[in-house]
Amino acid sequence: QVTGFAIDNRKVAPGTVFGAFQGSAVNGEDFIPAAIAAGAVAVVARAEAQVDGAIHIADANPRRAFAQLAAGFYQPVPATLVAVTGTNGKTSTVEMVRQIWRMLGERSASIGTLGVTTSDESVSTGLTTPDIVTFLANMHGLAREGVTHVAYEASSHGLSQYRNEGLRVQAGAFTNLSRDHLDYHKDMEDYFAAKMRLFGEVVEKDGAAVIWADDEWSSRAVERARSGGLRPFTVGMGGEAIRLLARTPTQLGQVLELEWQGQARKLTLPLIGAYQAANALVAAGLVIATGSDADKTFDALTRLQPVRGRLERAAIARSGAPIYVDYAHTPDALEAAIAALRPHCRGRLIVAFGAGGDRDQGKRPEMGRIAAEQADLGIVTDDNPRSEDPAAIRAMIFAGGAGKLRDVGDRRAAIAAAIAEAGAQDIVLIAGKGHEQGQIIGSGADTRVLPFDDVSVARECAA
Ligand SMILES: CC(=O)N[C@H]1[C@@H](OP(=O)(O)OP(=O)(O)OC[C@H]2O[C@@H](n3ccc(=O)[nH]c3=O)[C@H](O)[C@@H]2O)O[C@H](CO)[C@@H](O)[C@@H]1O[C@H](C)C(=O)N[C@@H](C)C(=O)N[C@H](CCC(=O)O)C(=O)O
Ligand SMILES: Nc1ncnc2c1ncn2[C@@H]1O[C@H](COP(=O)(O)OP(=O)(O)OP(=O)(O)O)[C@@H](O)[C@H]1O
Ligand SMILES: N[C@H](CCC[C@H](N)C(=O)O)C(=O)O
Ligand SMILES: [Mg+2]
Repeated sequence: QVTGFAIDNRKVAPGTVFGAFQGSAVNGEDFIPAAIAAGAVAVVARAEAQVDGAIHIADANPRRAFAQLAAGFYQPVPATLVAVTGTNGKTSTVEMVRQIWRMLGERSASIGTLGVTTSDESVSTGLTTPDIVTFLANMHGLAREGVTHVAYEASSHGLSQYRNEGLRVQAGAFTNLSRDHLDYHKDMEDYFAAKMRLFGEVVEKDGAAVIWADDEWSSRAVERARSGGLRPFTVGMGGEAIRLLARTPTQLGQVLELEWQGQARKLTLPLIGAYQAANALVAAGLVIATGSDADKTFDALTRLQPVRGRLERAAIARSGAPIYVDYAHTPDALEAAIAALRPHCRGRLIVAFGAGGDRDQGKRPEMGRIAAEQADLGIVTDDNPRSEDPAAIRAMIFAGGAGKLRDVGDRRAAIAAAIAEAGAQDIVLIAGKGHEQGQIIGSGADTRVLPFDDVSVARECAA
């Protein structure tokens, strides 16, 4: 009698099926005896693993085998599922898909960096793509609450660790690919291959592949979608399904001119920045590709609410300068966030930013270079140093271009300095942490999370 599934022996109860996987920190096979002692009835593991006292379900790819078994247990799940991958824009896109569905009258939810979000609440899981058991249990829980439509984020870590498998996913989306996570993936090819598992293995055959057409990697994503038996649905200036003809920034948003099924249409998106237009169009593509009415979908775009921590206007400084908080934590994202604000800035664009510890180190000088080249003043500060020396992280950022950069380690002091610098015509951008609620210091058992919220700190400094 199976009572549940677990991939951590500490979560095993009598009747559990235990998945024992070789990880990047430890080998889960070492915990098989403890799992069986705690009542595991079966263990999914490689054939080489030693399993005594429970059924050994041997598979060369135990993560995949476990996911498929577990998916059969956590049924039913919502009928309409879509997944989004890409370096930047996953959270924004799944949140927009959730909002559009809701405006179309569907019971919808999203799962990703912001947690499990329904129209009533948002509950954090701690990861962008939660582990397979949390993922499936949440899908099942949402179905029991009556949710029928879910959009989720498929991170490259999640895809390469089979954290979201075994369900019928009708459409997948690819937003873009740029440098990130090269501490985990060998190189950009390896990173792209992990993302493309979404089209190759996760989305069901004949499903749709919504692809942002204007990225360097887009044509390869289209090829992968075709070879995986999916229907490409491209959006963007080079898009064949939804073509973006023109984009004109307005004070509080932008006017988009589009072509859909041979007809031109014009709509006002109440969000600024080319990147938010891109995410909104990918979101619309997912909704249309899974069967919703196109006219109603385009109409819903005009009523989208801002996504937390993504170009969120946090406060206005006493000088009159607007202060924006954005989750840009990659070079490409920093460039996109600065570009989004530039048309709205008559004076100087001042950016406070940093880079996370225990993460890809190569992105640090790139971020320094972009801030030095594209902003008028960059204040380099700390962003989740984790186990690393924060001064050393900042020094790596400075290696990318010191000219217009200033070093202020303490994040509150950096935000205060950026705001104090800003005159009436200037704009302040606080990048890297977006919605995050804490500064992570230390690692392992010594991890401390000091409460920190860029939006509240900006408001305090502006007051
Ligand atoms: C590098 C990475 O992704 N690690 C995640 C992954 O680890 P892993 O499979 O390599 O596992 P491991 O820690 O080596 O352990 C191996 C196995 O032993 C098990 N175990 C371990 C200890 C024990 O006492 N008992 C036990 O059974 C573990 O549950 C695991 O199944 O699986 C663990 C369990 O689900 C995750 O907690 C862990 O996330 C760590 C904390 C993490 O920081 N992950 C980040 C990098 C991450 O995943 N980020 C992505 C991308 C964000 C983005 O898009 O930018 C995300 O989706 O959030
Ligand atoms: N389509 C896009 N193109 C370029 N940059 C983008 C795009 N969408 C978002 N960004 C930038 O990336 C930041 C993070 O956006 P978002 O949270 O939607 O991405 P994500 O892919 O979910 O990130 P994570 O990998 O942390 O989960 C934004 O704050 C913005 O600076
Ligand atoms: N999902 C990303 C988030 C990074 C956010 C940034 N504030 C940092 O801590 O590096 C990661 O885990 O790499
Ligand atoms: Mg995200």
